[in-house]
Amino acid sequence: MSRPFVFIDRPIPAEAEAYIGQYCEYAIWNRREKMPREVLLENMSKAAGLLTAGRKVDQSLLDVSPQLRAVSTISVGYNHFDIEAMKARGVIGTHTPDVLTETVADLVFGLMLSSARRIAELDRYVKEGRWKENDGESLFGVDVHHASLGIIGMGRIGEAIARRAKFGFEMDVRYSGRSRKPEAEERYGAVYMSMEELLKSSDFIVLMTPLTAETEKLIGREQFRLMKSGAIFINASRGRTVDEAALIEALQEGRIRAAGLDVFEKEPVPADNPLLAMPNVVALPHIGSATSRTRFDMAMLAARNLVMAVTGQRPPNVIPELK
Ligand SMILES: NC(=O)c1ccc[n+]([C@@H]2O[C@H](COP(=O)([O-])OP(=O)(O)OC[C@H]3O[C@@H](n4cnc5c(N)ncnc54)[C@H](O)[C@@H]3O)[C@@H](O)[C@H]2O)c1
Ligand SMILES: O=C(O)[C@H](O)CO
Repeated sequence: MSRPFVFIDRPIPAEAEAYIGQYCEYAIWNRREKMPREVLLENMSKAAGLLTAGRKVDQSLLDVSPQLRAVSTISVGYNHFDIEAMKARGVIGTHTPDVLTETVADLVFGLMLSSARRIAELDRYVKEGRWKENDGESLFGVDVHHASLGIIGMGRIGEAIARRAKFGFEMDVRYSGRSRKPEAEERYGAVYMSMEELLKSSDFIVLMTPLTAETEKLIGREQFRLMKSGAIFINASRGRTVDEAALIEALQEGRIRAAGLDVFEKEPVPADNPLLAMPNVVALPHIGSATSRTRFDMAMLAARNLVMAVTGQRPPNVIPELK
């Protein structure tokens, strides 16, 4: 039987590439610079599989990919998949859940601590030689331990955040969402409540939902108005789950104390985005899962998913909507 041809549209670890090479013919775009469209078109015209990390898989890509049977993304989020178009064409979509959960939860705690204790801001202050200006109180932050934490999106990562909050920081955890999560209630004492109640009562609000039609701009002007004065807002989900203009306004008006952001409406975030000029905003370049080990595990899992899908086996991580 001939080996399926797959296209890898970005550099991946040598081990993942070698694994794919054991089962498939492949081409890889092994450079950091933007791939010319002709390269994509040429490879997709014959590819049975695509390994990517964020490329839009929409009708226009499917139209130039007549042989395509599977797309494997090196990410847990798959909002770049047009699920209806993939369903209509019978294209399998896989992602990389679980292997990044703890790494992302660590980063969320980094954002919480940095926002509350002003770590990034005061690091700059010391390095700029301004320590001598210190009058003590002007450096005060707020405590994370024993504070209340509202998690919107109590899924895999949400639960890992709740575990750290409960057992590491003795926080009072609450969550909102479409359905109750009895294990989270049992294990972490998480209290289920409406989003309105959660916004009104939490010192920290962490957004950890996927980006869907339902969660696009889930947090907007009205939600920022409901937040406690002095609340700290953390987003590590996707930039578009928040109305960024409303976030800017809430910070400018001092309605909320600070924001910790790993994701933005537009990425890379433009240098003139007002959020970047605010000392009480911690801004990171979408690095939730970016540790060497986790990125390696994600690439290996995505490679396995792809190989299984194009060799006629059922991969374990088919996205729920395409199961
Ligand atoms: N910043 C990063 O680098 C990074 C890394 C990994 C994941 N993510 C994002 O985090 C998301 C979550 O990952 P996960 O593995 O925990 O997924 P998950 O599917 O396990 O959890 C998502 C949770 O959100 C809930 N949810 C969906 N719609 C909701 C709504 N309207 N209100 C409240 N809750 C809602 C779901 O019920 C589920 O419990 C991913 O889809 C991705 O977008 C970001
Ligand atoms: O969805 C994910 O996995 C991240 O955002 C990318 O690593």
